[in-house]
Amino acid sequence: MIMELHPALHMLGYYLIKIWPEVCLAVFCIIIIWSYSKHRNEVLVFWPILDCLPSILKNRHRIHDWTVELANSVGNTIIGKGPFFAPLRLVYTCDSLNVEYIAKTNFPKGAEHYEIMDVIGNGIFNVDYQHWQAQRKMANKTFMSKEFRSYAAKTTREVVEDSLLPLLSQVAIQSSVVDLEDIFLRLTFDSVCMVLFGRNPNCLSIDFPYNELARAIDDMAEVLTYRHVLPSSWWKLCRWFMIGPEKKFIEARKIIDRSLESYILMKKDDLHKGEQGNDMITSFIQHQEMDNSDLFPKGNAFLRDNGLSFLFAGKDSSSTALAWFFWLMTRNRSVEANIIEELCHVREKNKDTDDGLKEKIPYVFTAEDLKGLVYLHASLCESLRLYPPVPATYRGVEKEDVLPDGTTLKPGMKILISMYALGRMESIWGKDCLEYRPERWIDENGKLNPVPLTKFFPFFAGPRNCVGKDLAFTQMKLVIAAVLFNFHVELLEGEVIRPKPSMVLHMQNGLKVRIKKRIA
Ligand code: HEM
Repeated sequence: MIMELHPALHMLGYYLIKIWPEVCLAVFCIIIIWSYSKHRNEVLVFWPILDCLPSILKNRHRIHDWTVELANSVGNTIIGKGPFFAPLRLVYTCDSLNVEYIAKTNFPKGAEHYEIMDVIGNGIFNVDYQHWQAQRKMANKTFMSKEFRSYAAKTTREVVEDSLLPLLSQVAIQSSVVDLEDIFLRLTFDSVCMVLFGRNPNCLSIDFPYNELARAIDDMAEVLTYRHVLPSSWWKLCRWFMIGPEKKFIEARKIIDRSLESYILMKKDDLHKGEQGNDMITSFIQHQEMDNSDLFPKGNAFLRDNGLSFLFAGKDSSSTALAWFFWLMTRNRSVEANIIEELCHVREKNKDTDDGLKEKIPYVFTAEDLKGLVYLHASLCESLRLYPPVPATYRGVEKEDVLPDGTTLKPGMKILISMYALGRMESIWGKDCLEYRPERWIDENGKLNPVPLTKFFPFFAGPRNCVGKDLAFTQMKLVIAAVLFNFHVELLEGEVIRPKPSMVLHMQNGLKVRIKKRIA
């Protein structure tokens, strides 16, 4: 027997068939709104189809703090797949044992890193395996040499004495507001150019001159940040059409190539005239001449790629660290007083042996003066723990492996390591993990405590840690000692200081301060 449908039901069925796309869309929207309201306060949500992309987008303006929240609330190791149109295959970890294992095993940076950072070419920052090994050996040799170390310390001290202190004295007289982060960025650019090429571009002077190479490297870093977060097909398409950030990148690249070529030619000219320098490019040129393997190709391209690698790695890192350090000083005056007390002892000790130069005001310390200062070192390490200038790094996976916490790594995956989160985990640093407390670095005998060093990753770890670490400490201590001893830094009232979501932990709006001369 055939059942007759009620005419109203019949009509409803008819309409539903007719408008089924709209019905599906409405149901989809209801599910999305319902899921959103259910998960709105969750730190990470894996959506159907879109996976973790909406959570990343929602937190993009505070990405570094989000990495800490993720670790604290979701877990130390998280795997994300990304949406179907932009697959990620990402393993995010801030488990210190995993990070140690990854560093020790020396996972490669991988093909994707090379592609994103193509502007650096075959420089140390980009290459893996035997090319990296050979370049790292060369870099280690240079950075360990006594001549290079004393040259680097001397040139940095000169920049501090001849450029930084006169500029700050002038600013103090005018009692004008300055962006201290910008001043430090200029200082490290001058100092790194001296160390690398033996030339001072004099970016740090009272008229705050424009420098096209410094600007081009900033533009390049901005575009590289975009490339790291956008699906590769997107930025490649932009590059193909030469639009958006990629257009800026092409311009920046031209300036970088031109400027580095001219530095290299000047250096070769110096060598031709018999003027031997202690800078890095001189030592690279000598290496090229002595080594005939294809690991050190002849020609300027190799020098350019390495020059840019070191400029890129050394230009903003120490300056950013200095900016965060001085901000912390404005909030922790007792720490500042302890450092000044340490410096006063050195000053007193030096009085007996001071030559005329050291009697000068403002007073400038030498790298040698600052070597054994425990509290200064502890305060700087503590600042780097909370504000690591390189907040994250990543490695590629080329063969299957298992991390110490049991996570399986598959070829093609990317491992993201957050140094920012590693410095702020309660499980690693204890309940006071968010407090700025240099004392945690000092043992009961007043010596540096070696324990925190084992969980300290701002310079990464293992064979591929920062090759410029000692140089960076020397630079930063020279600047800190000179500024703290001679000047009082006051944060401009109402300034909100927060990190910028970028590859280097810059401050979102710089560090606006007033400077006063310190009365002895
Ligand atoms: C506070 C200052 C600095 C910090 C926190 C820092 C941090 C780091 C980190 C985390 C890495 C590993 C990056 C990665 O593998 O993705 C690195 C690598 C590197 N850094 Fe530094 N850096 C600093 C200063 C410098 C300076 C002043 C130089 C040299 C002028 C320098 C040269 C390099 C180079 C060449 C590498 C690549 C090493 C390699 O791949 O073997 N860094 N740095």
